[in-house]
Amino acid sequence: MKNELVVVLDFGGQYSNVIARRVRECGVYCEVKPYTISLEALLTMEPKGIILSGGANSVYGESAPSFSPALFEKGIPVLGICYGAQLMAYLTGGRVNGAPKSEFGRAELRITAPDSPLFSGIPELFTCWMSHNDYISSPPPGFAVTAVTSTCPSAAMEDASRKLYAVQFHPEVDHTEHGSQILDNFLKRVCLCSGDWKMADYVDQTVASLREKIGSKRVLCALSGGVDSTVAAVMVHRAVGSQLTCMFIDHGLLRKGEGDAVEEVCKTQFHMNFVRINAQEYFLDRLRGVTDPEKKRKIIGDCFIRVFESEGKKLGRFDYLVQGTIYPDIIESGGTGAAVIKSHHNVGGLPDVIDFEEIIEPLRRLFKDEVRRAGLELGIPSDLVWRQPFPGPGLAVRVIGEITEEKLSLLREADAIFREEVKAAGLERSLSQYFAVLTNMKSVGVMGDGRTYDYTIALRAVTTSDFMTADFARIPYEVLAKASSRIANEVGNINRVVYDITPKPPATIEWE
Ligand SMILES: Nc1ncnc2c1ncn2[C@@H]1O[C@H](COP(=O)(O)OP(=O)(O)OP(=O)(O)O)[C@@H](O)[C@H]1O
Ligand SMILES: O=c1[nH]c(=O)c2[nH+]cn([C@@H]3O[C@H](COP(=O)(O)O)[C@@H](O)[C@H]3O)c2[nH]1
Ligand SMILES: NC(=O)CC[C@H](N)C(=O)O
Ligand SMILES: [Mg+2]
Repeated sequence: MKNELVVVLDFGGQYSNVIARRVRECGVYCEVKPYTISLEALLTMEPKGIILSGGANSVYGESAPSFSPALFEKGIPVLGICYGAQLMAYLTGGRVNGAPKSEFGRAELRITAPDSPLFSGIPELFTCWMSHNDYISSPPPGFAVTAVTSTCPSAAMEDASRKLYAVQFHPEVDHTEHGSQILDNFLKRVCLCSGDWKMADYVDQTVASLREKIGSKRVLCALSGGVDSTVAAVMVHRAVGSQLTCMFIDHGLLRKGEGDAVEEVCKTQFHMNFVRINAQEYFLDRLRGVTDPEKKRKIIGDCFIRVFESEGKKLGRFDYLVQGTIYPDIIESGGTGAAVIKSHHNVGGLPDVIDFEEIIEPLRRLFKDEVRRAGLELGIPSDLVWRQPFPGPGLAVRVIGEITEEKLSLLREADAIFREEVKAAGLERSLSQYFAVLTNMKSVGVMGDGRTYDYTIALRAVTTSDFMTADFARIPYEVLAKASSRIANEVGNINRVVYDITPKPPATIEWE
């Protein structure tokens, strides 16, 4: 049976996939399509509703992304968000121009039409999140304004007879109160969706399409033992069984004991072809003397691929390479047209020429928490699914500056102590990610009545659901005190331990 479908038309916004994910959270299957899709192709998908995303352009600008105005005459419910709202207004005869005052961040929204289905069950006044320079200065014929802010006279508008709805604010972001409810109202009260989709369907559909795509060819999966690649591997394994070989690379940048632990888990918990490659020398040689974080990331991305290619060849021909890439990896690497924050080794760090027919990434549209739910659906044990993430470039992005064996070994010990103390305090599940960083800074200390001049370790622990934004964790002082004292006493060459109290943004989770 075909699931109800809602399509997000992407006009280049930062949040297009966040919208899709919120829709899926409401139990309605959702896909993102570029605005360049034709109206005919869109209609053949038989969507129950269409959401127009935000975007950086101005609708009246030259070569601004647009869509066929016939969309609004089909009787299919449409919700425009930000740029999407402005585009709807512009294409249906309203007026859009630069606003006298831009709105960025929180704004107080007042609903002026409490009987609008979009605002059903929502208080009249609430905080929404805005990000716009333009506004709808005059709504199109047939539209009524349904909400305002102090500077935005049409913060929401609708033409119920044509099932057209528009909001200037972003209901999809966490900072908009009742945002999920507004989207749910659109889906259930306007599109009349019943909410017939669940993660199990995604897993089944993805497995079926992987089976069709791969056919009788052979696939190599880049398996780190982390959550994403484990879920991707188990999915592909369910699709094509022994045509899959998983390859785990020990690049010398793993945490203490990690190489053997991953090998042990993969061999005992899963019945997949598994190989471990020891490539420590190759990675560390190529990283010698390199200090720039982006250079390190690119080198690591290249090393990974070269090892997959050369080691893959030794096992016969592999047509496809599977990676556990997830959506935030793509966003941060600049792959959606947004700014490059850091080149994730598996996306922005990939070399141009690759000796595989294609890279398959079954999770590339999902966020971390969705991947975890998919993992549970696939029957992966929950302690594996809930492990903290570990970046592919590993300790290379946690040793600031040049990487040396000595620095790696200091960091490994300090990190192991911090993890032990977090575990002993029973905090593992309440922290999303926690680790130590070896800063490139030395400072003066006093130990045993003598002067020291040694490294500073930074401890980092964050809470987040999607790893796109994060807050520093309020770890009890006693836990920090214990970790600090053990690190200074047990590791050697470390005389100072600091705790990183920066959220993301402005920082990122990793230091490089
Ligand atoms: N040591 C490794 N050996 C083989 N492949 C790796 C290794 N490290 C990373 N990869 C590949 O790079 C991808 C991205 O790494 P990333 O750390 O984001 O995901 P993960 O390790 O699967 O999950 P997690 O985010 O939980 O650590 C992985 O899904 C995997 O395909
Ligand atoms: O596989 C990966 N390859 C990378 O190059 C990479 N860089 C960051 N990360 C992980 O992504 C999440 C967000 O990290 P940042 O806030 O540091 O950008 C955090 O969970 C990071 O650990 C990576 N994972
Ligand atoms: N976030 C957006 O969609 C912005 C839309 C438009 N460029 C504006 O500034 O108003
Ligand atoms: Mg990882």
